[in-house]
Amino acid sequence: MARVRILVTNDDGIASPGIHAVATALGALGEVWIVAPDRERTAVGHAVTLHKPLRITKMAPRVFMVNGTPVDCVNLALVKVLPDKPALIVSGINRGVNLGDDVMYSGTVSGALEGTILGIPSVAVSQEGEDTFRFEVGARYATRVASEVLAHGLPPETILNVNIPDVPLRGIKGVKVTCLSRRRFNNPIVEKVDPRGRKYYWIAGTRQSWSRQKDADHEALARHMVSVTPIRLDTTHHAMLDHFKAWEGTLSRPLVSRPRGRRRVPGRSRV
Ligand SMILES: Nc1nc2c(ncn2[C@@H]2O[C@H](COP(=O)(O)O)[C@@H](O)[C@H]2O)c(=O)[nH]1
Repeated sequence: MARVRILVTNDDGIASPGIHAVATALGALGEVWIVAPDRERTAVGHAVTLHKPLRITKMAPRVFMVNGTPVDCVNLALVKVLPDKPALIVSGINRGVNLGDDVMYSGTVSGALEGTILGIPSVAVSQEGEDTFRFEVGARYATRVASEVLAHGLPPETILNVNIPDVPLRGIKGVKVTCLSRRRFNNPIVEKVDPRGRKYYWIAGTRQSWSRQKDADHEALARHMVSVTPIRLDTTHHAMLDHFKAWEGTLSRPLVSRPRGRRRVPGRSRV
């Protein structure tokens, strides 16, 4: 039986040990193809490259790098690199977590979101850590999640956002299905002065999290559990549709008043 084909990408770049750790582990499930950015693309979000040429460089059998973003990589992989559609896309393993509102900035998560936009079941994987990262732990759980996705599929337009706590394998207390928390950064802007006396700024900051509701993702990690959050593409706030429909009348009022007495002549354009 033909082995399933799995595409792996990331946003830390082709040289990141996290992508190779997960690609090696996923080899137990199928034929793994790597198509990754040629450099660090952290916080690139869902950027797509529209105004410069993209180039694909083959590094090894089934290993390619692209001078683009994770979203570029997924698109080029599906159209120009893989011989046919993969059964699964895994984006990661990221150096650092992507919890809560992190997902809005994350190139890792966007690699998976692009996969689901293109109709491929997709998973984002991020590893908690600071200077060192237990990618061997993340790769084990990523493979377990991937195996379940290959067995059961995913609902349309839905990815799984997986975050692994920074503890040894024996310290993991289980896996919890979670919700996105709120995430903000204390002191997000660092101000400096350059040698010519001009101010410059760095966006930096330290993370702060709090829960929107129970089952928050960051709380699972704090309890040394792997967090698995289903995220969907449709970010419409459906519960508020009726609330805002009440605005339609006001918003629909004519912006120009028709002079009284003048009838519109059918077929003649208004000036
Ligand atoms: N330290 C800060 N991190 C930030 C800030 N704004 C966003 N971010 C985080 O970057 C990662 C990017 O994820 P990746 O998957 O692309 O590596 C994400 O977790 C964001 O929250 C900030 O101001 N300071």
